[in-house]
Amino acid sequence: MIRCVSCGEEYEDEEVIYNCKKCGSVLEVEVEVDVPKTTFDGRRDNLWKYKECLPVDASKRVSLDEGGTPFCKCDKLAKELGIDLYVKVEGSNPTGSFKDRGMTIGMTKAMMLGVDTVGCASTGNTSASLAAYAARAGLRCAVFLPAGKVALGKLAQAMFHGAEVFSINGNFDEALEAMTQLAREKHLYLLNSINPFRLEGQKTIGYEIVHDLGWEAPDRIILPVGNAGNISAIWKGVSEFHRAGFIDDLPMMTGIQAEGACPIANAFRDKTMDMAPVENPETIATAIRIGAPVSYIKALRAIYDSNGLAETVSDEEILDAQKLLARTEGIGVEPASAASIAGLKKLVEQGDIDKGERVVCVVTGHLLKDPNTAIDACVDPVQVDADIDKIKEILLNK
Ligand SMILES: Cc1ncc(COP(=O)(O)O)c(C=O)c1O
Ligand SMILES: N[C@@H](CCOP(=O)(O)O)C(=O)O
Repeated sequence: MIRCVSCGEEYEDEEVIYNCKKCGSVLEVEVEVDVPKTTFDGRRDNLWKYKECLPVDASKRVSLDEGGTPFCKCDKLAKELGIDLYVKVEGSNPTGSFKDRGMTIGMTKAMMLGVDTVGCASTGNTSASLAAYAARAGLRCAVFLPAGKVALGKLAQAMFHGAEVFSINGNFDEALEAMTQLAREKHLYLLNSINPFRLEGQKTIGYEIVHDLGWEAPDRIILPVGNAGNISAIWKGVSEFHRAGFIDDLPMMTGIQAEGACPIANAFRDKTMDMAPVENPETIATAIRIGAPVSYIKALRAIYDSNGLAETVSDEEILDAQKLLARTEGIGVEPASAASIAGLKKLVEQGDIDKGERVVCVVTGHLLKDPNTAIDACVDPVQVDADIDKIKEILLNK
């Protein structure tokens, strides 16, 4: 059953629908977990190990073995910050971001519905993932990207996997509006996160975090927020396992946005559910350069209901955190993902996070997604002849 999160109107799972017909709000797929947690024991470590909790036919799955990502205890950073810290490394998914979790479920649903064309608007990662899963499924795929604002690695992926790529003269929000119009007119099946089946895949990040912690919730989960699907999905995942009795507590959901693209953090600051879109969003973290997040209602509910927080970070703080994580813990992430670490640092410094808290930061995309930003942040390589004396002179005199 699909249900409107605002008015509760219900729709059949087979209906292709993106917004409530009655009130226009966003939708979610209703799932009750009614298996014991031992069901998942001994299964291959990908998201399909939770197949009883996923609203698609697992025997028809379109999969690249996504999920089951590394969960790294980060003691050096933790010590610096005075907390207990784990990092969930979503860049280890098949196309290098958490989007693959959503896409395996979304694409399986697309096949069950018998669609022939899929589409999305994207700041990069959704298009990279959709292109790969569409190739795997053998479907036609169209992607709309904001011109000049997509990191190189992501653009290469979308093009190389054979998507029909449109460079839109406008920002992501405008591209999404155009793509959604095409979907409403039934020219294609929309696989952005407004499609509630996408989020059913992404909720497994929440499942895995509490499973990784031995069926315990962390005190807090911190993640970057753009279109606001992921924070909503993770909250849905941990809430489902809480209702099933697998965990006793729930984490405080904490969303981090870039200063130039922060409508949710603004709404949180004003203690309201009414989000005012940011007209011209701007940030170096192009993945979260989004001014009108479609899942803002779900995201704000997750934050308020969990007693969580929303905070902003500057581009400089993002780039510093990206380097800190890479050089202290060896985890390479793209700028948007580093927003969670930058936000963690800021919240600790402000005293908003208690000493000793157990925190999980979700880092959402791989370093190599945005090689240009990574290279720009480093000093140039040393140029030297292949002459051992010259090399020694430089290396050993440092
Ligand atoms: C790497 C990365 N991090 C974070 C986000 C934000 O996730 P969401 O849009 O679900 O809030 C995105 C895309 O939106 C992304 O590509
Ligand atoms: N960062 C996203 C923006 C679109 O998000 P979606 O989750 O709604 O598809 C991207 O990678 O395109």
